[in-house]
Amino acid sequence: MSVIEISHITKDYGQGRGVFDVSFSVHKGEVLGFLGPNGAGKTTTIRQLMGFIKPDHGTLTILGRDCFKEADVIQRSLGYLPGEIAFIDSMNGMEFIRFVAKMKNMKGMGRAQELMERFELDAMGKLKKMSKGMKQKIGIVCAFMDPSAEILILDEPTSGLDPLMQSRFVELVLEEKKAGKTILMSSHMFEEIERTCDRAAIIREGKLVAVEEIEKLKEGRQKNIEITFQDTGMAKAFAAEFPKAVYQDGSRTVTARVGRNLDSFIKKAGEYTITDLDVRTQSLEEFFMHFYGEGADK
Ligand SMILES: Nc1ncnc2c1ncn2[C@@H]1O[C@H](COP(=O)(O)OP(=O)(O)OP(=O)(O)O)[C@@H](O)[C@H]1O
Repeated sequence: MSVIEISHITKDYGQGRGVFDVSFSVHKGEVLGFLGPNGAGKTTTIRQLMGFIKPDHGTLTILGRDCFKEADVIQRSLGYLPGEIAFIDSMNGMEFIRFVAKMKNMKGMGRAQELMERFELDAMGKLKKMSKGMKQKIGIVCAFMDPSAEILILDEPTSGLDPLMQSRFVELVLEEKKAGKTILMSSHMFEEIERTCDRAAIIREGKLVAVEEIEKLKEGRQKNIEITFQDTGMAKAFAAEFPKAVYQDGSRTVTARVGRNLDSFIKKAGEYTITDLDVRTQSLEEFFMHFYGEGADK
């Protein structure tokens, strides 16, 4: 069952900026990673889901409710972490968290205290004086503090967090996933996407280029293989049979990026005497660059 449904939305800001005919959905209980380079349209899509802006065309619904027409209910009922948080600078962190809890009609502060401890946040200081990371932690507390929120929409949740806090965040998302929550999360952090998400939606220049299961994406990754042969003659002869293999005259080493042809590559190499072998699987990040870069929509 899909909880979040985005259907053919266009928001055209002119000069090719905005989002164009974007459709995808997030199923109940899944974590969907929303990826794309800067300016690709992630925030523009998320802001339409929150009902802050209206699409020129198309519809967005959450649990069947129209995101723009029923923005009040939607904003109150789900956990949301904006990409850039509009803080009320005169408040201290704690006052802001209380203010958000009130806006969400929460009785009490829910999980706020526990989350502050988890992220080692001292929220008593003035927001104006807080670092980017501290403000981000406040955003996380606000997004996750309501235990009744079944849906979480997070716009670059770990930006500004140090590696320890990023990994605490990943743990939190995994717990929430276990508890059955539905999560849409935009991110630049491939590792956190790989560790938490079931599927990824990839957007580029305002257009969706892929929605794919993370496991499938992982399978599609290539390997960088470096083979050292017993002598240069072998290296040269082997490289001649694989046009994509890189071989420098006089060297005993051949390097190649290998995907589906792994089996034939290894079998052919096995015909020669190998003295060393190094295999590195492309990271998900390198793999995504193929979607991000030129020719991604081919
Ligand atoms: N209110 C607006 N008026 C005009 N252009 C806008 C407006 N909001 C966003 N844009 C443009 O739309 C494009 C998409 O921006 P968006 O913020 O959605 O990207 P993003 O994928 O979230 O990027 P980032 O990773 O940098 O946060 C950008 O070119 C941006 O300049």
